[in-house]
Amino acid sequence: MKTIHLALFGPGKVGSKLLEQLSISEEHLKKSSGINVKLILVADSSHALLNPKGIKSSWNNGFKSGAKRYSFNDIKDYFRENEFKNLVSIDTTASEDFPQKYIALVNAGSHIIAANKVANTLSSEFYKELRKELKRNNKKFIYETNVGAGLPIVETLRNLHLSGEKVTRIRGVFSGSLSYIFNKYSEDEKDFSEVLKEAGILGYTEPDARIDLSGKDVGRKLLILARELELNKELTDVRIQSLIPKQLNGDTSLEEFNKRVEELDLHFGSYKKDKSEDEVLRYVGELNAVSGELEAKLIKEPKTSVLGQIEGADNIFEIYTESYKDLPLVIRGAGAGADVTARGVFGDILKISERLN
Ligand SMILES: NC(=O)C1=CN([C@@H]2O[C@H](COP(=O)(O)OP(=O)(O)OC[C@H]3O[C@@H](n4cnc5c(N)ncnc54)[C@H](O)[C@@H]3O)[C@@H](O)[C@H]2O)C=CC1
Ligand SMILES: N[C@@H](CC=O)C(=O)O
Repeated sequence: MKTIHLALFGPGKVGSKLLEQLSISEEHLKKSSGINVKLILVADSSHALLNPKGIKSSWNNGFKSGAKRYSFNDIKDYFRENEFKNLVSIDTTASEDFPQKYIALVNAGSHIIAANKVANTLSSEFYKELRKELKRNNKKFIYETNVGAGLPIVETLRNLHLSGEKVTRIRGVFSGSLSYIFNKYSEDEKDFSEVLKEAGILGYTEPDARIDLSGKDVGRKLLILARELELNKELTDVRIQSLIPKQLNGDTSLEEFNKRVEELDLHFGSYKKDKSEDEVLRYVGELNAVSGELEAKLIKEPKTSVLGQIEGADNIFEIYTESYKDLPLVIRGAGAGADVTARGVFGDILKISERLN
């Protein structure tokens, strides 16, 4: 039996769903894969529950009664003192700061799995430094859910690229929340703000929905894919159309934005008026690997087109390569939501486990 020690940072929608899935599959994992997953840490931004012997599947009660305030140094000391074999830190936060700690985690003996996209979209210097430290420490970093949630996008693209297949272009709908929002908003008589709230409740938007509406989330995904293709790009290189009107942009706090969210109704009403009955709105990402251009923008699509037909919170990725020249390789399916994303992170745990003793 192989024991994997898991440290979970960010027990929110995705993180807590992952812990639920792991607990349900505990026996199945032991029997079918010979893997014993031991949860040794659950931490949110201020409190951490630690137990080197393993935290029970009813972690929530333990967290409420036993989690203590912590500093990042406490975590590093905990990892070092216990010398956990096969230690994997999972980042299901949406934090901009936590990813800056990955290198320290790696140096403290941990592999990393991230649903959080931030680490892969910081500067190229950080991107390279992290990979250098991973190599030096013989540690893995897996982040399949960074693009397309549970869909196999990152690995597919990496395999194509590493096998020498020239990827020329990727185009599609990369945002589950915007897909859901525009599917609903195009068809229903609901106000935009109401549909946006629904998307939040269903776990499709980022904790800060401005990340989705500003196009930053799609911009990040484009950059992550570009970097998989070894294109030397920064987030500032992505041409991004923001869907947030000027008066709600920039300096508004998240609290203020949420209070004034109805102001979006008029703004999005004009997008809706501007399209015909036979069209739907689609927020698309385009990566041209030949010219190096990366773009995220809102377009009108015929309902009958490939992009027009996607449903719910679906993503669709059309990957054009030398072999898939005229008819692209297409990957489509739910592109957001706690269930599918947690299942994708679960898959990453299995991938890492396969490579460990
Ligand atoms: N919801 C989705 O469909 C998908 C989400 N993701 C990514 O998964 C991540 C989590 O998303 P959700 O679960 O929806 O967010 P959430 O807001 O429900 O959960 C985030 C959790 O992280 C905790 N947290 C914040 N800063 C922290 C820190 N410094 N250290 C430890 N914990 C911290 C928060 O307290 C919260 O419990 C995000 O980065 C998101 O981009 C990726 C693919 C799909
Ligand atoms: N907020 C994101 C979640 C997945 O990355 C999206 O809408 O696609």
